[in-house]
Amino acid sequence: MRHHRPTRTPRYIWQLSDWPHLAFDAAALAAPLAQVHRAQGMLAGRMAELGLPQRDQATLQVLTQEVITTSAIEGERLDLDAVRSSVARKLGLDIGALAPSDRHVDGVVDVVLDATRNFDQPLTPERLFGWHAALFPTGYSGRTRITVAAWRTDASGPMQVVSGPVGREKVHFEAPPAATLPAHTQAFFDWFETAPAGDAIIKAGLAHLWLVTLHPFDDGNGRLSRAVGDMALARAEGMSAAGPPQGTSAPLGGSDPRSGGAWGQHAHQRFYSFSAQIQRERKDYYDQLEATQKGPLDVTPWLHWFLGCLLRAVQGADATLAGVLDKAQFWQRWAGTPMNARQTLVLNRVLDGMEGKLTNAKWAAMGKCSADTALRDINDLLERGVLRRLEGGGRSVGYDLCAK
Ligand SMILES: Nc1ncnc2c1ncn2[C@@H]1O[C@H](COP(=O)(O)OP(=O)(O)OP(=O)(O)O)[C@@H](O)[C@H]1O
Repeated sequence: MRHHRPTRTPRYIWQLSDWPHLAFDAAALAAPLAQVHRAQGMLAGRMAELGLPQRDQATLQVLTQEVITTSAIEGERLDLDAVRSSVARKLGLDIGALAPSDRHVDGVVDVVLDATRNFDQPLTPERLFGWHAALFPTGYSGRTRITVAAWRTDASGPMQVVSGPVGREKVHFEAPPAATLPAHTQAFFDWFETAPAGDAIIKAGLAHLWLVTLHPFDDGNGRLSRAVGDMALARAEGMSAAGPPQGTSAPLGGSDPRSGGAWGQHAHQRFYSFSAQIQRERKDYYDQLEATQKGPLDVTPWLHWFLGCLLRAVQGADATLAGVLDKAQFWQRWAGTPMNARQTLVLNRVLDGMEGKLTNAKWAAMGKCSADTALRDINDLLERGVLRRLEGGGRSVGYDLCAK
């Protein structure tokens, strides 16, 4: 999102005299809210049936997707391997060959992990500044030097969200003046930490909207608002998971030394990616924000959209879950088959999902080896029955994995 700083001021939600008293029609939201709670419960139930390693895999998959897509909204492409390695390293998971650490990627991973795993730590300006610094380790956004780890200044005019060619920009939104940010943000943090949660999912929707409306940073406002929304969602789930699972009497902080108890671990795991869903629906997301930020303090339509998007994220997690189950099944089947590190690595990449069919050239690219070596790897796996040759399929020979 580009920013531009001329001066006209139409009327925005934060200029209304009752700001920041956001209101909503709870009765109108009751049905979609119940639907989200039901979908979350079903997903949690399915995940509880998986073993711990598979749950870790699911978390890894989801967080990797989250990091990639939350950055992709900004149009910044992160390297999938680097992200997966960084997430795995921070979760303490062994995923075989780890790609080298990348400071930029690690920063984004830090933010997402801190927001969703340490959700019970208070949200403070310092914490948000830390996240901002992690997003912009060089102090630059593209080629523009920005204020990092501090609220923006209005040195070059008011903060506006604009699109379109230079000289003919369309202004979508103008944020509050920088001088008012200390007071505005203070009100936000007070509310976030102390207001009764009501329904915590609604609170997540309000938090996201409120922070992105303040637009308190030079850049990264979307990502940080989504992180704060995710943190509120994690709090919502943490609270609903505060008791032991039904039918067991396991105490909190039970037997698993890594997790502080399987249920404690469960509360910290994420099995769906809201940011990824927002990325898929981002045209709508921008339109909804724009209409809301130009509208009244009753933000029921925004919350309606937010709940719908969240529901689609939770439902979409089924696909991620299916992937994890396929992977587990595949490795169970071939547990006794010796493979070299490159074969394991490439097969995992294929299981994580790839575009199009597996070919010799793709194998060489993923395994970072020559075409001859790739062919040797593949022929070996064909002989053992791990791979099979696809019928027909044009110029290059394609292969498929055999799970049975
Ligand atoms: N038309 C619009 N009206 C109001 N707000 C918008 C509009 N389009 C985008 N936004 C908000 O502004 C954010 C972009 O602000 P900024 O560039 O500071 O954040 P970012 O994290 O760098 O961007 P991105 O969300 O693109 O990754 C978007 O994420 C969205 O929340």
